[in-house]
Amino acid sequence: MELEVRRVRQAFLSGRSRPLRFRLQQLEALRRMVQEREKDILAAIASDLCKSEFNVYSQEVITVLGEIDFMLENLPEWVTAKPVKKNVLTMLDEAYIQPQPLGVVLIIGAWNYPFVLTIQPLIGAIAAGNAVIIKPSELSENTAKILAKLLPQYLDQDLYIIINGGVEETTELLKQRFDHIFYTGNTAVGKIIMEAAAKHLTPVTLELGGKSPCYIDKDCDLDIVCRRITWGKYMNCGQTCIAPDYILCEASLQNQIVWKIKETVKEFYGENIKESPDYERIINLRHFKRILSLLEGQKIAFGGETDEATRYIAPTVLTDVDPKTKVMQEEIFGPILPIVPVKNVDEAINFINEREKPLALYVFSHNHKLIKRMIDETSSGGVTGNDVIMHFMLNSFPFGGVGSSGMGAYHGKHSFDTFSHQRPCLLKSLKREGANKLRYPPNSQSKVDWGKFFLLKRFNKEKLGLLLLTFLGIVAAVLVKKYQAVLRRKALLIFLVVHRLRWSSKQR
Ligand SMILES: NC(=O)c1ccc[n+]([C@@H]2O[C@H](COP(=O)([O-])OP(=O)(O)OC[C@H]3O[C@@H](n4cnc5c(N)ncnc54)[C@H](O)[C@@H]3O)[C@@H](O)[C@H]2O)c1
Ligand SMILES: CCCCCCCCCCCCC/C=C/C=O
Repeated sequence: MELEVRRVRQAFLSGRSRPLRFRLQQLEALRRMVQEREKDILAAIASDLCKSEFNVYSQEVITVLGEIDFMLENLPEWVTAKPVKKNVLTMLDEAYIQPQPLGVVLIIGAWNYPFVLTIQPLIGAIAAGNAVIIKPSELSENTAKILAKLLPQYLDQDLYIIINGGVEETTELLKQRFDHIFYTGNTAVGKIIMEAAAKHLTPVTLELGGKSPCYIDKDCDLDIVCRRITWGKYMNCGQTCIAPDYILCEASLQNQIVWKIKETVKEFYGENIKESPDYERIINLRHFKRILSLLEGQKIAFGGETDEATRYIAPTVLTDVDPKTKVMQEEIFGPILPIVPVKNVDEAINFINEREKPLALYVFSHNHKLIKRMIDETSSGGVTGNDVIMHFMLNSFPFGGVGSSGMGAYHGKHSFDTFSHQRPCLLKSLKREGANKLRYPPNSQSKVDWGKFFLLKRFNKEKLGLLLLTFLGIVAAVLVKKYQAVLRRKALLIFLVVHRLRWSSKQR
């Protein structure tokens, strides 16, 4: 491990990854990899998650291709140094911010969308000019294998390497020094990552999870609401970090919601859900058993059928769920949707605020003011009003959590910033030394006052008078100098006129 990280660092220190042209070439090569090897990639992901290739393409590949295109289009502008506003002390200098790569970045991917959640951060890290070590999740092993095979065929083999393995390998990897660690996965492991990073003072981005609430107001179109929630909840068999975890609504809405979600499930997956190419399976037996344990003691409104051999769990809705039960204590990450009745929006807001900050929050209503209020009075990584999931798809948004749902963000320019150091650069001249006297010792009240005047634009009244007088004096001197001849002629004229008048009065 140590040798591999050292090899990548050597490659970074060669400076190869920095030029804009090189970054663009590597991103283009990555795009070529996705396009030319699309079949292999789709097949690998599909087999890991029992997913149709259509769904793999629309849920993962489209996002990756879109992100590469976006980077290629905007990178030339982002890498350019940006001039900044200057103050009196730097008025004559050059001052700009130059984004620079951080160095060697470690990306630890998750299994639930094993392609996009590994490759999208990689795109940002390459765009920002870093060297990268990629550690895909061992749970999505076919995707991990295909990435290990394809990436070296398309990308620079010393700058971007892939290390496969499980907890043991990740633990070993985390002992090494990196310049940034980007981790996607659960909150418990997130803490392990942060602890390991702290040993080297390595900054981290943690893309974690949590229980994302979904509030349904009675003033809404329940048919549409339930269709959108059903899509976002049961996509990937509920194994989506920003899936609506549970519903909050008034008790009177519960039965209608259950009925409408049930109808939509039929519409999406047919009468025999097991046969549907659009309905996935749980990733492994451990997660299967964990999800089943969440059903204990609950009122199942519909669903609940399971098959251990194929790790099938039917789309399930639970009603009148007690917030103290297990299903409301941990992130579900499976196709179970609890409904917790609340009296009104105030109670819903309190409910959300009493818990850890979620990765996403969803609110459905015709009432725009209510949506705004929900946004103003709660906190979450991201919010979508009147839909679910879709804020993930807009790459002008930063995607990330807050509090226990994560720290830092990525996508588009936010990825570029995450993997860059914004370096302030000030270039002065060795001339004009006189102007620096103010800051050199010995210091004095007068220097402090000048400092206050120039930098804080603050001065005492006495000094202001003096300053004004000095200023007027300077202006007068300049004017006198400029109009000396005219003034002299005018003065002579006035003298002659006055003299003449005095003489004439004496004559009289
Ligand atoms: N915020 C996001 O973008 C996002 C995306 C996907 C998943 N998630 C969250 O991830 C969770 C599900 O994923 P998961 O945690 O099962 O993924 P996982 O088990 O695949 O873990 C993620 C990574 O952590 C590594 N890992 C696991 N245990 C480790 C340990 N003890 N020490 C060091 N490394 C270790 C794995 O090797 C893997 O690469 C959910 O909570 C979900 O919400 C978040
Ligand atoms: C053909 C229709 C295109 C619409 C695609 C919408 C797909 C949504 C993809 C969701 C991806 C979620 C990423 C996961 C994050 C955390 O797990």
